[in-house]
This record gives sequence, C-alpha cells and structure tokens, in this order.
Amino acid sequence: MARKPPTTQKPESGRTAATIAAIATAPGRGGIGIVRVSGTKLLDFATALSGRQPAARLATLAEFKAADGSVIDSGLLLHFPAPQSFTGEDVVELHGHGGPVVMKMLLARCLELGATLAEPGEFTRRAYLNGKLDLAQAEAVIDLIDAATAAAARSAVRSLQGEFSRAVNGLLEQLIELRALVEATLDFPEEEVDFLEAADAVGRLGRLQQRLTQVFDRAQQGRLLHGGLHVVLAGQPNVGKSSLLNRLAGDDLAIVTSLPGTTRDVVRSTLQLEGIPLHVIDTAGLRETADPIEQIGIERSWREIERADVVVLLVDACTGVGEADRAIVAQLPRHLARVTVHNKIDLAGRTATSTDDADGVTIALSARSGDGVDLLRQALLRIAGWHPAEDVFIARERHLRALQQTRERIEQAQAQLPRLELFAEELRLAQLALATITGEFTADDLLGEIFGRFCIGK
Ligand SMILES: Nc1nc2c(c(=O)[nH]1)N(C=O)[C@@H](CNc1ccc(C(=O)N[C@@H](CCC(=O)O)C(=O)O)cc1)CN2
Ligand SMILES: Nc1nc2c(ncn2[C@@H]2O[C@H](COP(=O)(O)OP(=O)(O)OP(=O)(O)O)[C@@H](O)[C@H]2O)c(=O)[nH]1
Ligand SMILES: [Mg+2]
Repeated sequence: MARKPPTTQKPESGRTAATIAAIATAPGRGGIGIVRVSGTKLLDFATALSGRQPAARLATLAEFKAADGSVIDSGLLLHFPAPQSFTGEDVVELHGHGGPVVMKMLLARCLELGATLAEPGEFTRRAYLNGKLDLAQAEAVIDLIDAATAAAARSAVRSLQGEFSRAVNGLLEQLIELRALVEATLDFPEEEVDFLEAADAVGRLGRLQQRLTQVFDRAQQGRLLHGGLHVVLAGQPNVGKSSLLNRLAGDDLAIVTSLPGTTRDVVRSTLQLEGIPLHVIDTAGLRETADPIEQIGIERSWREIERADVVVLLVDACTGVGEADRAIVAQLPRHLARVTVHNKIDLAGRTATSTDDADGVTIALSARSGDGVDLLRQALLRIAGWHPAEDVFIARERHLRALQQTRERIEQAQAQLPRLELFAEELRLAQLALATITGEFTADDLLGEIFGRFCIGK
C-alpha cells in the first residue's frame, strides 16, 4: 500500500506533528470501546498512561491510570511505532470497556497527557499526507463506513484496496508514456510527421480512450452504489403515491385514505434494489388548493422534484393522462428522467404492462395488489444505467468529473494533430485532471471538503 506522499501540502506539515486523540468507536454503549491516539513519541505517552511499556504491535493487558494513580479502566494497550501504523505516525490504542463515561474519561486522560482532540477525518487525513493511502482510498474509507448496502460496501473495499487507484494509475502511465514520446520529438520539428507514425500516436490515443471509457463505466456504477437513486413519487391527489411507497417499502409508512390531500409532509424511505440504495420520496398531491397546510406540502413536493434523479408520475389508470397531469408534466424540470405510472389497474380492469415510447417509459400497475410493481423496479434500474457487475469500485461525482475532463482533453488532443505542441499541451492537461483522483496534485480546500465529512475518530 505504501506510496510516496503527495507533494503539495506544505502548509499542513506543521500540524501533523501534534498528537491527536479521539474515541474511535461509535458513541453509546458497546462491549468494548477504543480511544485512538496518533503523533510522535507515543511510547512515553503509553508508559505514562499505564506504567507499562507495551511491545510493538502486540496487545498488552494494562491498567489505564488517572493522574492520581487511580485506575480508570483496565484494557488492552496497543502501540504501533511509526511508520508502521494506519496514519504512518506513532499510534497508541486504548481498548477499554465500551461505556460512554469510561470512554470520555480515557479521552480526557489522553488530553491531559498532551494530546489534542482530533478533527473529523484527521487520522485518515494524516494517513493520506504520510503516503499510506491515496485520496481515492481515503474517500473509500468513509464510503465503507457509510455503505448502505452490501454491494456498496464490497465496492468500497475494492477502492480501499487500491483497485480504482490502480486503474487510474494505469491510465496515467499510458498517458505519461505518450507524453514522453511527444516531448522528445518536439525538439526536432522536421521529424514530427515521421514520429507520429513511428510512435503510433493515434493508435495509443485510441487505446487510452478505450480504457478510459471502461474505467468511467465502472466508476459510474460505483457512484450509483454510493449515492443511490433519488426517486420522487408525484402526481395529483389520490392517485396512489403513498400506497405505492408502502408497496415498494413493504411497510405501512405513509397514511393512505380515500380522501384527496391526505399526504402533506414528505415521507422518505430507503430501500435497496440489487444493492443500489433507492431513496423513495412520497409527496403531497399536486393541485390548486386554498388549504394553507396543503399548500406548504405542495411547495415541498416541488422542492423534492427539483432534487430528484427520477420522477415517477402517477396517474389514475381509469382516466389515463388528463389535462391536470399534462400541466404537471409541463412544470417538471426539463432533463429530469421520468416514469409514468398508470396506477389502479385492478379497478380499470387492465393488465400490468411496461412500454417504452417517445414519451419515455410507461408502467401500468396496481399499488394495491402489487401487480406490475416489479416492472417499475426494473424500469428504475434501467433509467439509472445499472448493469450488474462484480468489478465496480466506489466512486463519487468528483471522480467522474475528473474522468470526464480527462476524456475531453484527450479528444482535444486528437483534434490538434498533427500540431504536436498543442497535442502535447492537451495531454499535459489530461494528466493533471486524471491525477486529481488519487490526489497527487490536490488543493488544500478540496482536502478540507473531503475530510471534513468524516466522523471524529476516523
Ligand atoms: N484497532 C483497530 N482496528 C482497525 C483500524 C484501526 O486503526 N485500529 N483501522 C483503521 O482504519 C482499520 C484497519 N486499518 C489499518 C491499516 C493499516 C495498519 C497498519 O498498521 N499498517 C502498517 C503495517 C502493515 C502491515 O503490517 O502489513 C503499515 O502500513 O505500515 C493498521 C490498521 C480497521 N480496523
Ligand atoms: N383499487 C385500488 N385502489 C388504490 C390503489 N392505489 C391506491 N388506491 C386507493 O386510492 C386511495 C388514495 O391512495 P393514496 O395512496 O392515499 O393516494 P395519494 O396519491 O398518496 O393521495 P394524496 O396523499 O392525497 O396525494 C386510497 O383509498 C387507496 O386505497 C390501487 O392500485 N388499486
Ligand atoms: Mg399520499
């Protein structure tokens, strides 16, 4: 896992020297709880705390003592001497009994011994700054902790183990190789055209693009696993939005009555569909109303629609798409993916169907009987662009943007041929964009953004 530390974080090097401490286990009661400390000269720290010198990387049973010598807890003491630790610094772990009060007392004792309270993500940030993890791996740490489904967790582990980074580094190598060839020729203008043929620049570029597309696809699947799909159920009152939410969730979450205008508050539920977190959002029926409470509900419906990845527009199968439904469609954000659902086919005497036409996907189903609901699940997966694959690595919007920029730069490069200088410049920019994924060149504010979202103790 070892890699060379990133080169651009000079402003931080002062801070990494301080010793930090935090409770690393989840808040609340637990069988055991861990306080983690990272910094320098922690053997002295451990000795002061326990009166014993722990062996490197071995669990030592010890008494954790307060300043007056009284015992706070007895537990396991671990010392990981630098650089062989999670952070690359000296690390000490106190494994105590997992009660919130004991943990707080242990933490307070560490602060008394000179540690400062760690900021969110600071352990992982140090691991990154010390070259233990690259940026994509560091992001995968938090994605693993936050994973909402087993499939998301598996793909986060894959990224944590460096699979995504290796794919990116493979692309970088190809890119650098091509750049080196080009730069070498730039000094000999008369050979430029020969060079292009000899080096097979066009062929290399083509292969690079092909591989980039593969990585992009895997990353795109990863982003789906990570962020899930936000699906808003919308439509006129009484068309069966809440009934459909309950059916999808398999639970009686939202109130259903035969009175139009039942739902006012937004009701959310996260379920999973082939490992993808599906955030389903039930909203107030859309209509003109004088009821101020319902009006607020309707405003909230629109707010959710603005943020959605997909809107499921429900209509009553007995009447089909009417004037009021078309008015709703006209108000939907332009590029928002949409599925139209004709609900209550049991009343209309229709069968469950799924059709694709110029208007998009239309599903006929019954929220009451569940007939056709599976067709809706399949349609949602299709719209999301999901195809089952085992080699997904977790990825975020940031990674996809970087890959997309790289792709655009390479297209630009291609368009510059045979002007080698411009070709070379585009390749250089492509490399810069790609390298932001693993964080070889990274702005400080991006690091703040990434690590600030971690929990304390991570
Ligand atoms: N108790 C405990 N459990 C934990 C963690 C931790 O910090 N403490 N981790 C925290 O996230 C994860 C494990 N991550 C770790 C990663 C590297 C090293 C480490 O000591 N690395 C050294 C030695 C490697 C080796 O011997 O192969 C190194 O990289 O040099 C330790 C934990 C999950 N479980
Ligand atoms: N027969 C039949 N009735 C349904 C079906 N889906 C919903 N209903 C009924 O339609 C009525 C309205 O259902 P809701 O789920 O509350 O409708 P809604 O769209 O959430 O309504 P608002 O919250 O008022 O906007 C209830 O009486 C449901 O039992 C269906 O598939 N078949
Ligand atoms: Mg409702």
